[in-house]
Amino acid sequence: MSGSSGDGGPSEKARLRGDVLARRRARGAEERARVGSAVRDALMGVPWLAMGGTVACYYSVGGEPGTRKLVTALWKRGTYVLLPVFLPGGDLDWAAFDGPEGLAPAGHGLVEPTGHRYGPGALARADAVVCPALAVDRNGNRLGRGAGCYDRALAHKGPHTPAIALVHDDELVDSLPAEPHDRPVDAVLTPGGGLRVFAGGVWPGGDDTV
Ligand SMILES: Nc1nc2c(c(=O)[nH]1)N(C=O)[C@@H](CNc1ccc(C(=O)N[C@@H](CCC(=O)O)C(=O)O)cc1)CN2
Ligand SMILES: Nc1ncnc2c1ncn2[C@@H]1O[C@H](COP(=O)(O)OP(=O)(O)OP(=O)(O)O)[C@@H](O)[C@H]1O
Repeated sequence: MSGSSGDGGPSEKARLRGDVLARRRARGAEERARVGSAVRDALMGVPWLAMGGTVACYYSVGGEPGTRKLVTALWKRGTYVLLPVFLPGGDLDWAAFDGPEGLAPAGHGLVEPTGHRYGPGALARADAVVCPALAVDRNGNRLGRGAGCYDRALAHKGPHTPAIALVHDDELVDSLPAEPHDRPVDAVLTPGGGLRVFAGGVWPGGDDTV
């Protein structure tokens, strides 16, 4: 294992991030479009999620599992969509998606909403939090970009609000290194495998409503 300790800590996470990012860069336009449609179709097929309310999502860039079709579909359905704004230091602020004109390129290659920011605590009003991830394991451990943004942000969500991570099929792995500050997600969505709720994960109405 090239220069990393394999101790389940930060250096092993860094190696895993590099592997996933390289695979994501290699995914072509056709696959990216197919993934974005699958993500939209799977989540719009969850009745409680697509019937109004508030959903915190991310606005995908680069090789991330696409959320742009999902964000547009939720918004057109009348769902209030919150998108993150990266704050120096690693906290996330939240602003509403109000159509593509209300978005602008931001630092780190991100595209962010330009409207009113409601503060990190706005996540408390979300009925679901759709999280970016580089990988997820079968216990719901999530590997992020490494700034701890979502580990911090998820502390603001309600205890019965599911956090749903989006990953490509090969990014759902048996086991990931977990550190004490890591916050697991409740469910994972992969384009090929659909939506899966983890044992112990919260889900409105129980697992059978997936
Ligand atoms: N589309 C999208 N939006 C998102 C996230 C995400 O993963 N995807 N985030 C999820 O947390 C937050 C932004 N998180 C970030 C975390 C780290 C770095 C950062 O330090 N980047 C370094 C190099 C590493 C990298 O690019 O990953 C840099 O750009 O210099 C930037 C943003 C909020 N918005
Ligand atoms: N609740 C927290 N408060 C302050 N710092 C935190 C918190 N959680 C994590 N961090 C910091 O963030 C750093 C990155 O953590 P980690 O590698 O687990 O990020 P990640 O989960 O992959 O990324 P992200 O949460 O942004 O998607 C850690 O070194 C840790 O110090």
